[in-house]
Amino acid sequence: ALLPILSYPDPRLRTIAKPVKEVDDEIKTLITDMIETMYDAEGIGLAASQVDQHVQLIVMDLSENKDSPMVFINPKVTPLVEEKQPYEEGCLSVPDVYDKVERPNKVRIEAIDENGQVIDKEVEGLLAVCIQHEMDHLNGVIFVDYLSRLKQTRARDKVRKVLKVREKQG
Ligand SMILES: O=C(O)C[C@@H](Cc1ccccc1)C(=O)SCC(=O)c1ccccc1
Ligand SMILES: [Zn+2]
Repeated sequence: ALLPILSYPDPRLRTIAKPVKEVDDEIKTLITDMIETMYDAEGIGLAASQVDQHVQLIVMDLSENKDSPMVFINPKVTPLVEEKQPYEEGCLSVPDVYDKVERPNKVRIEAIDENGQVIDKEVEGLLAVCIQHEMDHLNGVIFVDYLSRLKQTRARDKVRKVLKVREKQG
C-alpha cells in the first residue's frame, strides 16, 4: 500500500528511530509498502521515519529499471575516508528542493536484510551519499539542516507551495 510521506518541517521527522527487534510480518509488510511508496514518489531511497514509522529501516533502489530494491535493517554506517565531497541531494520530504551537501563518499555499511542475513560492505559514490542521507533520517536529521538559514527558509516556503499545488490536484 502507498504510505503518506511526511513533509518538512513536520516535527515527527525529528523522531529518533528505534532498533528493529524481530523481522516479523509487520516489518515485512512495512518493507513492501516502503518500496512501493519509494517507486511511486520516484525516489532512490526512503527511511521509515519519512512514513512516520520510527524503526531503523531503510529501502533503496539505484537501478535503472527500478527492479533491485535493497533493504537495510538496524544499519550502521562508518566513513572510510576523511575527505568530504559535495553532492547535489534531494529529499522526498522536501519536494523540489535540491542543494549540495558535503559528505564522505566512501563508507562501510553493516546491517541485516529482510531475511535476517548480515550485510557488511564498503560502498562509494551515490550509494554512499544516499545511505548517509537515509541514516540521517533515522536520527531525525534532514539534509536542509546542513544548509544556511536563508536556504532553510526558502525550502520551507517551497514545500508549502508544492503541497498547496498537490492539494489542488487532489
Ligand atoms: O528523501 C529521501 O531519502 C530520498 C532521496 C534520497 C537521496 C537522493 C539523492 C541524494 C541523496 C539522497 C531521493 O531519492 S531524492 C529524489 C531523487 O531520486 C534524486 C535526487 C537527487 C539526485 C539523485 C536522485
Ligand atoms: Zn530524504
